[in-house]
Amino acid sequence: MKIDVLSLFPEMFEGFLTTSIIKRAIDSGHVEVTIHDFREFATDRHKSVDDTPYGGGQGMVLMCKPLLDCLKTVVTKDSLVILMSPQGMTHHQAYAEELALNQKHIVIICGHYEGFDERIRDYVDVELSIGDYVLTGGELGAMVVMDSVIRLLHGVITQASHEDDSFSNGLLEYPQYTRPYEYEGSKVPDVLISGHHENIRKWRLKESLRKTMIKRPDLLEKRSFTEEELEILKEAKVKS
Ligand SMILES: NC(=O)c1ccc(NCc2cccc(O)c2)nc1
Repeated sequence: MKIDVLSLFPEMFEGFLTTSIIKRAIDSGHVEVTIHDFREFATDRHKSVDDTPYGGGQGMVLMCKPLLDCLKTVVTKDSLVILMSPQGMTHHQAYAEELALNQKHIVIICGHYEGFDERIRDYVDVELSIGDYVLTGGELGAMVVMDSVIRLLHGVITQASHEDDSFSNGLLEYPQYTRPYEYEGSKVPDVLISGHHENIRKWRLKESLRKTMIKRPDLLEKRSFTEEELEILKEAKVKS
């Protein structure tokens, strides 16, 4: 997969691209990431990329030309152009999976200031938001989207570890434990050291359902259930 990012602050991506799993994915060739500073496409002496809004009002608006001149150097017919914006569709796991599976080339536009000249949206395929809050720019959102997609690329991390991710099966993740067995009086649940894999699987499923019921009941509304899960939910309702 190839990802091109358009940003006025390429330096914001250095830590992200040179650390841990993302660094490994780039070094192993699973993904190629290029950050483009679209200020380089500003043609005037002051390298302007923004200007005051027509119709007056506070703040500055990103101009079309420098950004779109930069975009045109990276976009091909197979590109998916994503614009990071608070007005966009809220990013979610299923969309990360869709992008990781289907997209060969993603272009992410990061804006700053109070937004973009509306005509930029004519060159955008998807407007995407990482949540209902306004940030100083789209860069953090771009890193969130890239992280969620790159980790899913085949071979970046073991397939098994995806299955138990929160949200990957539509449920929150079951509780995890590692050594020591006892920490300040708190012990690891017996089932996890029983070596009984079927009991462990059942316990984990039950805990995922329980945690999801408590913390994110909304996730259960839009999810279909296996017979076994329905059994567990019925049992839980009886007890509650
Ligand atoms: N929730 C998000 O994904 C998100 C994305 C960008 C952003 N800031 C740049 C920007 C871009 C466009 C309009 C605008 O008003 C602000 N802030 C939050």
